Order: sequence, then C-alpha cells, then structure tokens
Amino acid sequence: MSFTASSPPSASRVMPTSIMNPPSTPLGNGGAGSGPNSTGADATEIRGRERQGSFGGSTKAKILKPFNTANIKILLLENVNETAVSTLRAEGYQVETHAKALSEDVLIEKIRDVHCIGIRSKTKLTKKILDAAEKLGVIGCFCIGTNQVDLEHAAQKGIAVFNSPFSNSRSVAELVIAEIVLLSRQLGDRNIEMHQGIWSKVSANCYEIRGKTLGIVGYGHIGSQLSVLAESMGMRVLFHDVVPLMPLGTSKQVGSLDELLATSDFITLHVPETPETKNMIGEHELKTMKQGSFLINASRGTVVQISALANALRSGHLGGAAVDVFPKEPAANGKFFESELVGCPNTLLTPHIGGSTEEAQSMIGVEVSQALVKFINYGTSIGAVNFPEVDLRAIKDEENSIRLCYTHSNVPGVLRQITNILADHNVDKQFSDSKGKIAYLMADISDVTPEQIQDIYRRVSETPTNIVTRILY
Ligand SMILES: NC(=O)C1=CN([C@@H]2O[C@H](COP(=O)(O)OP(=O)(O)OC[C@H]3O[C@@H](n4cnc5c(N)ncnc54)[C@H](O)[C@@H]3O)[C@@H](O)[C@H]2O)C=CC1
Ligand SMILES: O=C(O)C(=O)COP(=O)(O)O
Repeated sequence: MSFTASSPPSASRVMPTSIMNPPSTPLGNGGAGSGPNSTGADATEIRGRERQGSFGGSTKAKILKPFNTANIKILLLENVNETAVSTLRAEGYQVETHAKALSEDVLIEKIRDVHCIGIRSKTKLTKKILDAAEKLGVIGCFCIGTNQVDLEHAAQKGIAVFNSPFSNSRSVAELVIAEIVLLSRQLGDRNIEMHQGIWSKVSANCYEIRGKTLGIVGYGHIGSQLSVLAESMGMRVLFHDVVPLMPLGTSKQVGSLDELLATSDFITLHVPETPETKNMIGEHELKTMKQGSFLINASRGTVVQISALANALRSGHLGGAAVDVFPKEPAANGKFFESELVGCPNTLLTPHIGGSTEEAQSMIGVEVSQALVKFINYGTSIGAVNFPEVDLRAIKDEENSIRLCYTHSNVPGVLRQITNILADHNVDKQFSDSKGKIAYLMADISDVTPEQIQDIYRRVSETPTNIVTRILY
C-alpha cells in the first residue's frame, strides 16, 4: 500500500463544529508531534507502517496505518506500571509519565493536547477537566473502579473509557483474608504495643476464624473470589447483592443488607461507588451489626460514614475494623493522612493498597495498555465501560481498503444516512451498536480511491449526528 502526502486525511477526529479544527491525528485535532519519539512528519501525512499484527488474526498480518503513531500523545499519571509504559512506547506514541496525581490546574493544562490519558483511582476526570481536553479520544483506568471519571460526559464527547475489570481482584481478596485473621486476633494493637515496648499477652476477645460467619456485601469479582478463599479456611459465607447470583461453594445469598449485618461476625464491603452505595453503612447499619463484630472496607471511602464508624469502634460496639479506602485520600505519599479513625481500638488503616501488588499492577498495565492500542490503532471498543462495544472480525490487508469508525448520537435515521453515503462502495463488513445516548459504527470498505476516501470522510463527518469520525488504514 503506498499513500502519498497529498492523500486525504485518513485518520481524523472531528469534534462538534464549535471546536472543529482541521483533522489530523487519529484521535485528536492537533498538529504534528514534536515530542522525543516524533519523526516530525506532518500529522496529515499518510504513512505506511509495516509490522507484525496480533490483532485481527493469528496469521502474519501486514497492518498499514495511515497515521504517524509518533503524533499520538499519552499522559500516564499515578505511577502506572512500567508494562504499560513499554507497551505504549513500543507503538511509537509519545508517552509522558508522572508518579502522582496532578492538581486540577496542572491537569487542565496537561490534558489539553493529549489524545489519551491513563489514570488510577485518584485522578478525577470531571466534566470541567474533560471539557478542557480538546483532543482526548480515550481514557485508560489502570484499576477496577471507574467512579473517578464522568463516564456519561466522556461518552457524549466520543471518549471511550477502558479499565481492568479483574486483574487486581485476587490481591484485594487476599488482603481481606489477612485482615479477617488480624482483626480477630487484635494483631494491629499488639503490634503497636510491642513497638512501644509493651508486652501484653492476652486471649480475651481473640478468636479463630474457623466456623465464623463472613458477610460479603457485593458478590462480584472480588466478593466471590473472597467467598472461595474464606470457605477454604473454614468460614461460613453469606452474601448480599442487588442481583441474584450463583452462590459459590456452600455460600448463601440473603434477602437484605440488614439480615446480613445482623447475622455475620465479619462484614466486608465490595460494592462500587454509586449514588446507591454512598453512605451505605451508617449509624443504623452499624447498630444492626452484632456486638463485637468486625467491619472491613476495601471498596470505596464513600460507602461508609466515617464518624459513625469511629463512634461504633470507640463505644466498643464493634470489635474492630480494617479500612483501606477513605472519602478523601492524599494525592501523594507523605505525611498527609488525617481521619477520625486514627487511634480507634483494633483498627487497621491502610493507604488504599488493596490492589497494590507487583502481580496485579503488572497485569493491569498490560491489559489496559493493549485495549488503548486497539482503540487508537484499530477503533476496537471491546471492553469499554461507557461505550458501545464494537469490533470487526479481521483487518482487511488490502490496498485501498479503509475502516470507518463513526461515533454518533443514538437517534433514528442515522444508519439510513450512512447507507446512502456508502451506497456505491463495497462494504465488506459493518457493525454498529448503541449504549444510552451514543452509538458507534464500524465499517470496512474496499476498493476506494483517495478521492473517495476524502468524500466519505467529509460526508460522514458532516452528518448532524456526528460526534467523532475516524478513517483508519
Ligand atoms: N481497595 C482497592 O485497592 C480496590 C478497590 N476496589 C473497589 O472494589 C469494588 C468492587 O470490585 P469488583 O468486585 O471487581 O466489582 P464487581 O462489579 O465485579 O462487583 C460489584 C458487585 O456489587 C454489587 N452491587 C452494586 N451495587 C450494590 C448495592 N447497592 N448493594 C449490594 N450490591 C451491590 C454488584 O451487583 C456486583 O455484583 C470496585 O468497584 C472498586 O471500587 C477494586 C479493586 C481494588
Ligand atoms: O482498582 C481499583 O478500583 C482500586 O481501587 C485500586 O486503585 P489504585 O490503582 O490502587 O489507585
């Protein structure tokens, strides 16, 4: 395949007309890259790049991209794992990394001209920040939770969001198992005492976990993994979830949260942050828990009312708690942590490390960065959390073939318009899906001349329902 620099813009993002700029890079409106990996080629230049393709089939695929990957700017925050950095740099993208979350002001400046941002749980991508991101096409959450991103607003701007749905689940479940044992043996307090030179050998209110009841709130990836581990240690497992789920082993789903709270020796929370889970555990729920029972929260800080928990611990109603997540968490390591829970009896406090293991971070880095590459280079949205999931079976490895990726408002009549535009062309494959207010169409079209590519691009991107139009290959 040989394209020339005078070919039409074949990899473009077209924003709503109010902020529309000449199309250039596959996800953004910016000019040529000038970063360390950039070749300095103009972004509208159409270059063939030959390489081995694992995407789209196991055979040796010759994938020709019409855009210069060196023009793609990626910002990775919060110490995203090296596996991600190397995967993205291997594509030729410009990758800037930061060990910490950035302040809002700095983030607004930094996000302005990047095509992709990678974050973990701290960075809040609010409407205000997303509106400042003029070229952003895709967000990678290198974690499970996506509550830190305004998912709907991102979708409306045609920005796909990917996460890692289960690569750190095992790490969280193992931490919780450890905490169950630590709490029931008051190990946190004994450890503090020993470091203060205090020898305090006691067995009162210290228990084995065998035969005790673990109540799991939220029986998803983490909750169900924990269920298996807890049973293997001789615990009885009950769970509460908003949907009926298959109980693993001999665990049982109970009818209500209150029933779970009233019958469990340990309550552990594994729900996402949503409006329904905000302050899910407050004064009433803590009172409903058994005298001397324990609470573990490694989900999100907003799920538990901290004052109510501190009161329940100081009054002795609860036997202890382990808390990994807080309503307000420091953006960086250092002496920044304050909480009413500091100094509460038998209370284990950890700095949001549930998913912080070498294994989890390395797997997450690979998983999320690969999803980003597939979206940037090929338009694939499989696994996106806010976007219709669309892919086509294989890449057509032929001269004069293109892939049209069209993100649009989900309203009646759009497909008719696209069918009209493509009526005289050979559409090899086409798939479209919708999610809420937006829809995403992908079509592989063969035997098109550079003039026809230009025409398709122009007519599709000028449709009134257009959010983002890209043409790849
Ligand atoms: N401490 C840490 O480092 C980490 C924390 N997390 C947090 O753990 C959460 C759970 O993770 P996964 O198990 O992977 O999520 P998941 O999505 O697999 O499971 C969540 C479960 O909670 C249930 N649920 C939702 N709303 C509920 C409600 N109001 N009441 C009862 N059940 C409800 C869902 O039906 C689902 O079964 C994540 O959303 C994240 O916030 C995840 C990883 C690491
Ligand atoms: O995966 C999650 O949702 C987590 O809470 C882990 O967040 P982190 O990557 O440690 O900021």
